[in-house]
Amino acid sequence: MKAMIILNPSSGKEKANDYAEKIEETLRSKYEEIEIRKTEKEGDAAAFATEACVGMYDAVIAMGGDGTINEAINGLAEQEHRPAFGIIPLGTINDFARALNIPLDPYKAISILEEQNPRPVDIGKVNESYFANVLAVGAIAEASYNVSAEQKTRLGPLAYFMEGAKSFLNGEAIEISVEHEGGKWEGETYLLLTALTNSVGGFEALAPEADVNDGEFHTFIIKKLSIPKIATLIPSLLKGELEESKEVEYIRSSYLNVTSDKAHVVNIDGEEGEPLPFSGKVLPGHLDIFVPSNQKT
Ligand SMILES: Nc1ncnc2c1ncn2[C@@H]1O[C@H](COP(=O)(O)OP(=O)(O)OP(=O)(O)O)[C@@H](O)[C@H]1O
Repeated sequence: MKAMIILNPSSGKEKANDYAEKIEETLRSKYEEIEIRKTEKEGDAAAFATEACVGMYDAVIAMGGDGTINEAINGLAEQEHRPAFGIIPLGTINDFARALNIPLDPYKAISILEEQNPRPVDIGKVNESYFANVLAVGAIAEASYNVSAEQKTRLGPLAYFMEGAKSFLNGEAIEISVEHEGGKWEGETYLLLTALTNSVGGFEALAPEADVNDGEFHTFIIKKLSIPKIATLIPSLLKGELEESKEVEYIRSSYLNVTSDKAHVVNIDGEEGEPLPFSGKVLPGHLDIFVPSNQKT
């Protein structure tokens, strides 16, 4: 059995080497061959993951923030042989780890790797790239680029929330058309958000119904509203009842085509992706991911 560990040392900071030693020690009982690959720049994590597929590895474990995890997923998704995939969260938000109930403490996440079983998890394909957690379009999505690393470290998910709130106040709605198997929605929105899991931007109650392998996108379109009405959405958001709000269009679908007159930015798993239009579809159970054995199914 062969395992590849993909480590982003800049996410682990001074503890990165400690984590690497600990994971090697933990995996030794299960895998005869263990290779640690450290990323140096953008694109490395994706390239290493593809190498692991071609080299018929049994497992790939990504250690880093959501950016590293997303890259690794993109490196795995197109390949015929896809090793089981593990996640050790070393970032600030770690949405995907949250959604899968993987402990946010890296040592705990490593130590339970031994008891974890791979479970099929849905992956989203948007145009030619893949995502594991969330797509966003609109003024709020664009605001997330303004969050500095220092703010993320200090405030965590709240940093995104505050930038998002600012963009509501200054932001302009965008006009979009959204097509899916259940129909078509056209109108003005501040934010379209498509989630594959129930944890987005650190808010675990955003899409309570979303399960990691339900084969569906969970899309929320926040309609253009007056400022006082926007304030009424906050309690619904915190209670996980956003989908019931009249100000929000909630769509469950296996595909989604979004178009607009303008080339608005699309945020894919927290990173800037190609602008609109996009065609997205769910690839059901596309990756086998190590999740804790107490995970609900
Ligand atoms: N050795 C390295 N030194 C500095 N940057 C790196 C290194 N290896 C990869 N990167 C860059 O790190 C970015 C990915 O970071 P990732 O999101 O995984 O971690 P993070 O920034 O610590 O997490 P978060 O975004 O949650 O705070 C990529 O843009 C990649 O180009």
